[in-house]
Amino acid sequence: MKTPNLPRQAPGLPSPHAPRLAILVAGGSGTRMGADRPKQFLLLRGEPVLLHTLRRFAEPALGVREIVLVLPADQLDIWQGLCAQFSVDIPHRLVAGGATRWASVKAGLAALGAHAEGLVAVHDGVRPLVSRQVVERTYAAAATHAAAAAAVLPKDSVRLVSQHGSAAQNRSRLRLMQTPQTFEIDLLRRAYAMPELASFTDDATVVDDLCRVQLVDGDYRNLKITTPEDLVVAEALLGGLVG
Ligand SMILES: Nc1ccn([C@@H]2O[C@H](COP(=O)(O)OP(=O)(O)OP(=O)(O)O)[C@@H](O)[C@H]2O)c(=O)n1
Ligand SMILES: C[C@](O)(CO)[C@H](O)COP(=O)(O)O
Repeated sequence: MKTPNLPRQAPGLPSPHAPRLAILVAGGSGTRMGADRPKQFLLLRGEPVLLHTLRRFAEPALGVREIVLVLPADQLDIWQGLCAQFSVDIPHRLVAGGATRWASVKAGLAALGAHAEGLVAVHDGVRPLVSRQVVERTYAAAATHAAAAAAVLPKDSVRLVSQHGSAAQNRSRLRLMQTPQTFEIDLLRRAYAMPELASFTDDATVVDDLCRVQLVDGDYRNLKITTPEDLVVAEALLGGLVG
């Protein structure tokens, strides 16, 4: 729903007052974690990883109007059981994901409906430590640029490997992509209407051909829980996390 009588920043760009929507993708199986269940359901400081993520997006200060949670098709009832166990009363819509992250985002987008308007943040359900400031930054930048994504500078040296050996890269020109990646919803719909490519590792790569993606400062604490040591780090960070 468009907010009436508010100036738009530029023709074709969403208003900074556009409704905020979110798709939390948690449709993966967690192969690299190697746990007895998908890593989004593992406990972090006594609560499921995904619940930490959901809470962040439900913070009133962010003003997110609708949250879609994408889960593996065979795990919807597991999540509903966790919601009952942890007395989760945060409104959200549940959707079955697909075989790839791309398919899960596409399913989340479809669940928002063809007429939804505004800015949609796509965030990995397994990045529970994202700060409110990083989320806010991507919504604000998407309101101005239509497409925005959180990113950080590499801290290590980087080399490109080939059959001839390896070559040092100028890391000051590289960025490590995080989520949220936030878009004007029609732009994201058009991007996800195109066929899936193997090169689509995140939403920015899906949108790249249609629009320049504005990078905003991410946060090194916004780690993606991928392998067992990430859980240990996340536990420690969560202990001291503020904001
Ligand atoms: N079919 C998929 C695959 C991934 N994801 C989500 O995309 C995010 C990033 O994916 P990744 O860390 O690779 O998660 P998994 O696919 O679960 O892990 P792995 O690759 O180790 O199996 C996660 O929140 C994951 O749940 C998804 O929604 N649907
Ligand atoms: C979307 C993402 O988190 C950005 O860094 C990342 O590309 C996901 O990669 P994965 O291999 O699906 O974990």
